[in-house]
Amino acid sequence: MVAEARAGWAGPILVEPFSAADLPDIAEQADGVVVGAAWMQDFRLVRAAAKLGLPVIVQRGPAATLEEWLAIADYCVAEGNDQVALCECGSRTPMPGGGITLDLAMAREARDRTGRPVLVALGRDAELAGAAVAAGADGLMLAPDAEREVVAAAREAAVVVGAMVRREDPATVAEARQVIDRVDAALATLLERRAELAGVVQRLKPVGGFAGRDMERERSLVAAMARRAPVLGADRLAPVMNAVIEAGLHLAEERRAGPDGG
Ligand SMILES: C=C(O[C@@H]1C=C(C(=O)O)C=C[C@H]1O)C(=O)O
Repeated sequence: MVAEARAGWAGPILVEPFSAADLPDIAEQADGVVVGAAWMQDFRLVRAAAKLGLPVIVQRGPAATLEEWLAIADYCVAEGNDQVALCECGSRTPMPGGGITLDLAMAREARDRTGRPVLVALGRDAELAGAAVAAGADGLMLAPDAEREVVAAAREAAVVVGAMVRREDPATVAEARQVIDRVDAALATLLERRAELAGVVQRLKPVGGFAGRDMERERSLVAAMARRAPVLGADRLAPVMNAVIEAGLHLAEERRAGPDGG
C-alpha cells in the first residue's frame, strides 16, 4: 500500500494505524504517523505511535476541545517525540450536504499556544483553503481522492491569500525569492482582474480608451494607494500605476478593435 502511494506522490507519506499491529510496518515505510481523529482517546495507541520516532500528526477528534487535542500532543512529547504537528479535521456540527465545519479559530489558537505546525484538512472542499491560510494554517490536507482541479484551486488560494495576509521573514536570497514569487503570483492575479475591470469602464464610459483618459481619477487612485503603501509613496507609485493603466487601456482598445483590427 505504502509503496503504491509513494509511486504516485512526491510528498511525505503519512499513515494512520488501525491498531498497534500496524505500527512496525508504519515505522519501516512511512514518513509520519497520524493519530486519527477517531481514536485520539486510545492513549496506549497514541503512546506507541509516538514512540516510533516518526513525526506525529495529531488530528482533532470531531468533538474534542482545544485542551483535549493539545493533551494528546503532550502525550506524544512525553514519549520523547518532539516532532508533533496538529491537524484540524472539522467538528461534528451537522452541515446540510454532509460538509465539514472546520474550526479555524481553534486551529489558530492551537498554533499560537503550542508554536507547533497546524494543518487543516479540507476534505474535497478547496473553497476554505484561503480562509485556513489566513487563519494561520501551516499546511493544507485534501482527501486522497480530491480531484486535480480541487487540489490546484486549494494550492492557488493558499499562495495568493498567503501572500496577501501573511508576513514572512526570509533569511536567505533563495528564501526571499520564493516569497517574492508568491507575492508576484498575487500581484499577477490582481493585475489581471484590474485589467478586466478597467475594460468594463472603457465599454461603459461615453468615451472609452485613451481618448477618454481621466487624469484626475488616476491621480486620486494613486494617492489612495499611497496611503496603503507609504514606504513607496505617491511619487514612486505614480509611474508604476501609469504603466498598469496604460496596459489596461491598450488591452481595451485591442479588444474593441477585434482580432483583425476592426
Ligand atoms: C478605468 C477608467 O479609465 C481610465 C483607466 C483608469 C484605470 O485603469 O484605473 C483610470 C482612469 C482612466 O484614465 C476610469 O475612468 O475609471
